Amino acid sequence: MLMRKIKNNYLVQTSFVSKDSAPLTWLKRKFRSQASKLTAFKFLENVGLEGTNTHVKRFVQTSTVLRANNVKKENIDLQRFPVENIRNFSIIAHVDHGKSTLADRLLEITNTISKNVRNLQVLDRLQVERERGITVKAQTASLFYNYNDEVYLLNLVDTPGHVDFNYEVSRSLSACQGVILLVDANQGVQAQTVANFYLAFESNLTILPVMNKIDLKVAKPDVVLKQLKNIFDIKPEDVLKVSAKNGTGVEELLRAVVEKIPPPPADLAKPFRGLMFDSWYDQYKGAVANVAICDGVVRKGDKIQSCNTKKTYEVQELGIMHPTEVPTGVLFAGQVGYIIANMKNVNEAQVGDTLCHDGTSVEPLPGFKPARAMVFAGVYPSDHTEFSALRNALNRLTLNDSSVSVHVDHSPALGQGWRLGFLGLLHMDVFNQRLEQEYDASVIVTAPNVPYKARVFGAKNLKKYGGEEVTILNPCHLPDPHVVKEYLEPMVIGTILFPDQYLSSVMNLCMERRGEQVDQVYIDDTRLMFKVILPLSEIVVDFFDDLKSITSGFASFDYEDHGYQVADLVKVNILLNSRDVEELTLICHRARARVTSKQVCSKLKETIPRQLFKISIQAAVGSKFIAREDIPALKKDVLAKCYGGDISRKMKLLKRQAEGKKRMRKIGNIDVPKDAFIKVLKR
Ligand SMILES: Nc1nc2c(ncn2[C@@H]2O[C@H](COP(=O)(O)OP(=O)(O)OP(=O)(O)O)[C@@H](O)[C@H]2O)c(=O)[nH]1
Repeated sequence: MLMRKIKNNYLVQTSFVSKDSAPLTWLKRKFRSQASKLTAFKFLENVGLEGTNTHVKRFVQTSTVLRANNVKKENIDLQRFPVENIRNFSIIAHVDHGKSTLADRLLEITNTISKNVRNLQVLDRLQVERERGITVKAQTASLFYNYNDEVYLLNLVDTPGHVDFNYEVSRSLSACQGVILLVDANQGVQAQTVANFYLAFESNLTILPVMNKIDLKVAKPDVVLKQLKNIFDIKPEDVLKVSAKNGTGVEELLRAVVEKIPPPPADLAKPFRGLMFDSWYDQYKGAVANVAICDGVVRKGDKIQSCNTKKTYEVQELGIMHPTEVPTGVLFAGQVGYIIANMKNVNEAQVGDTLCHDGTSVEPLPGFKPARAMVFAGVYPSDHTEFSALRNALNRLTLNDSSVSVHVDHSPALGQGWRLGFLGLLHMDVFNQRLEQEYDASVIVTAPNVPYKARVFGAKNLKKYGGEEVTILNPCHLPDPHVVKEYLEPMVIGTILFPDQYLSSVMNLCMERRGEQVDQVYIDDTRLMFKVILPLSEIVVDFFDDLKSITSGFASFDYEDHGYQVADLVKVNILLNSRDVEELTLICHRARARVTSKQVCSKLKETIPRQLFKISIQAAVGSKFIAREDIPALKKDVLAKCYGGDISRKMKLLKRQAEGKKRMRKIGNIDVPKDAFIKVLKR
């Protein structure tokens, strides 16, 4: 009914005809670009369908901001803003402390969007962000704020809170001179608060400490103030108190942004120099670069050059995010905006690159340290014929998420594919979800592994591996022990914040995961901050889940890279009916090999369906078998219960069986479900 209403009305307004059945899929397909989302919104409003269906409601929510924004997009004159009237700042905080909600209020107060109850995290535009309720992508928005009868241009960056998306935060900070450090008035300082504070502190940014959610009945402002004093030496009188939800204190916060954060150190007189700190792919416009203009002026039609690739481009469009793209024709020193210049792929639009005018020579800006991938996994098309479509999708998505590293890979069972490096398991999950949702790609993801290293010896091996130290991205490429001096595993230094009543449980968990405690301090009367060095392989899968469950959800965890450490590693091969399945190979510590192998074999037994023959699942280290499970044979005749009757019924049963098989992947003659590769790692 709903669908018919939408379609009929839409037919009246445009000439599209759609045969799709689900309203959301249909809407999304027709209104992929932001401009056409606006049309969709107007259309839904006209036909009175706003909010009749949850999916449509969510869709309309994202479009609201576009409607509000459309009113006053034209004629923004950026020349009115000298450098002294510009402030570039970011909102940083632990997960769920209210960054995106605060951004909503800032957009409303500055009339960037109209006040509306539907404004819920409007800068979280991706479907995956709306579905999961988390920010995964930093978003910029330019706001105009009237302060003491002068208009200021405020460039705001809303950042993600989860540790897996920290690279987004560190890049965003390069375009800012200050940050709003948000702390939840009930939860207080958490692990990512500490990590984000130091990121800003080490970048010499002005930090505005802000306590959010003061409207909560369970707020503990005094405890939080004490924590801020103890950990960061922030004076209680310097902490602003706001409620992002109902807007209390937000106006004062905006005033503090203007008063306390310095203007960018930009020089209008110098030749144009801009730092590309983000990029994304627009279906119609190609690559869009987010640029902080450090010096000079850049205009539409200018010939610009990348300092890194030396390629030249013509600026086709440029403007500010207000909060979606608004062309302005020119960007001046100190401003932050977007540039479209016919860059086609991730190699051309490299984040961290410096842009300048063609023919000028400027000192390139420092750029960014490349993201260090924490976990690697193989990604393959479910169907071989979709290989090039998946390659295009990967090219576009890595433009949007430059922290993913891509290496071409091949697997005997899954064919041609890629080994992708991610910053954590959530990052991997989100990336694959985005591949499926935004690019209709259907992929098989293999079990993730951390990047181990091996030091090989012997002239022949040095030549074979291109040096003494070999990084192993794919477990089946681990060099044999007889050519290896030592194996190394990646380590992290973790920060855990939790109430002290859970101390012994947390210590036990860390010891179980081969952790070594290095520090322990009280941040207030009852909460502890614990520093522990852990092997990365021990935390990627389920460490945080276990930590949450033993502390009744009160612990928070953050980690950073801590180099490599010598480790006694072994390669475990998994065999299905005596055939080695490379995609399931894993590397683990020798002491853990037996237990891990048993877990993997029994997980596979649960995951692989019974088939017409017996299947043996074995785990082996070298030539020694260390675990085994068997799946008994099954004779599955789907037509067994179908005596006589109509042929169409038989066809339907056979068709359903064939569809079930599509979700399987043949390894030898065994059908393995697509998700088996990931499931084996979950304990
Ligand atoms: N009571 C109350 N709730 C708030 C306030 N600010 C945010 N919230 C709620 O806190 C939850 C998280 O808010 P978000 O704005 O998504 O938090 P975030 O920091 O952007 O989250 P991530 O981007 O995932 O890290 C939401 O349910 C908000 O409604 C506030 O001032 N008071």
